[in-house]
Amino acid sequence: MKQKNPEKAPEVAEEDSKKILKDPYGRKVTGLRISVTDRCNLSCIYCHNEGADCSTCGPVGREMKPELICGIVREAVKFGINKVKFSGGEPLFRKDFEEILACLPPLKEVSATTNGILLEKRAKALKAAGLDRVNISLDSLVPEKYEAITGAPSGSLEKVIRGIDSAVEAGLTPVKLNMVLLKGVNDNEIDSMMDFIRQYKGKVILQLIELMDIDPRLSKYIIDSKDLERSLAEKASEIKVRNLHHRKKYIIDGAEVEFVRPMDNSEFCAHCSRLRVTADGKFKPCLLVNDNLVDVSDAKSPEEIEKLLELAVSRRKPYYVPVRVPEKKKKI
Ligand SMILES: Nc1nc2c(ncn2[C@@H]2O[C@H](COP(=O)(O)OP(=O)(O)OP(=O)(O)O)[C@@H](O)[C@H]2O)c(=O)[nH]1
Ligand code: SF4
Ligand code: SF4
Repeated sequence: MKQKNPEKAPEVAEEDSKKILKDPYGRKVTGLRISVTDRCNLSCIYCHNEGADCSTCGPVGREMKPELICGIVREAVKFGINKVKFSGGEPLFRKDFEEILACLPPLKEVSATTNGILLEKRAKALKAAGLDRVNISLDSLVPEKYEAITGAPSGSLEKVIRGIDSAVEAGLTPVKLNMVLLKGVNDNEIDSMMDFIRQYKGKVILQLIELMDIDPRLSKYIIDSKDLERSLAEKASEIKVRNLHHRKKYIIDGAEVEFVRPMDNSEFCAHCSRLRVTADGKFKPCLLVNDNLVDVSDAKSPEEIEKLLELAVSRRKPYYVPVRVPEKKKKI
């Protein structure tokens, strides 16, 4: 296997880069979020398939080849984009995922989001090929609950935990554990999850994710996010705010807990800095919008990729915007 050039991209001063990509709303694009496959070995009840219209999901033949993925990233880097997140479906379904990693140009950060089932045996090779860190889905520490949420066969939770251990050992850190909160199902496990990550002494972060309210059948599982934020804030010794989505991070007795709260959150959208690429090769300006995609799968040259990239950025628009209270009409 080809080894990725371990050199990290230098911090590019904005003025030095050719041109910084900004959408019509002034939001800079600094990262790509690339889905490498729609296929997955699980069937989580909350799965939104990265916002894809899944009448087109699935067929392997529609997946981008490593050359196209790396060609897109090479063009993006010219615009100062320096972070790439790989997602799926399940990215480790791609046997050539290491090949994809190895052909990337130097970047500030390369990460992937995985369900962790296939991670144990591949963690070292992924690191060697250039992956910096991983996010691993872990919605429950109770096997029956984990299986009910994800549709995984019994024995899977142990596999995921071995995957987490291997990722930490391989240095794919900080490892983030993604826990989608489901009222009445796993929302009583936040404390035990914090205890779980504390044993990794700062190498593992807990990421609590608000359920996306995109399917009425899931409405009953939506937690009160404001309540949770209040309780995290009360327990925290420190609260930080990330640039990306202005997400809050709470430090609670040595455990780092990040809260992803996208629903109806205009601040989240106002600080959205990643452009998505679908598994079949389309730039996707927003997770929740499917009628403004830009097809890059047949691009014949770097120049064409560059133009399509700019077109996709020009179509970006925040999904949630602040609600404007109409001014009262003055009585004359
Ligand atoms: N609405 C919305 N939700 C997002 C977006 N990015 C991430 N999310 C949510 O956050 C969840 C976790 O995302 P991950 O793939 O683990 O990555 P991340 O947390 O965004 O990225 P890092 O923190 O940099 O690792 C996703 O499943 C989504 O529910 C976004 O741009 N828009
Ligand atoms: S692991 Fe991810 S892609 Fe697979 S079903 Fe669950 S949420 Fe969807
Ligand atoms: S605009 Fe909002 S909903 Fe759309 S991808 Fe960005 S953060 Fe997500």
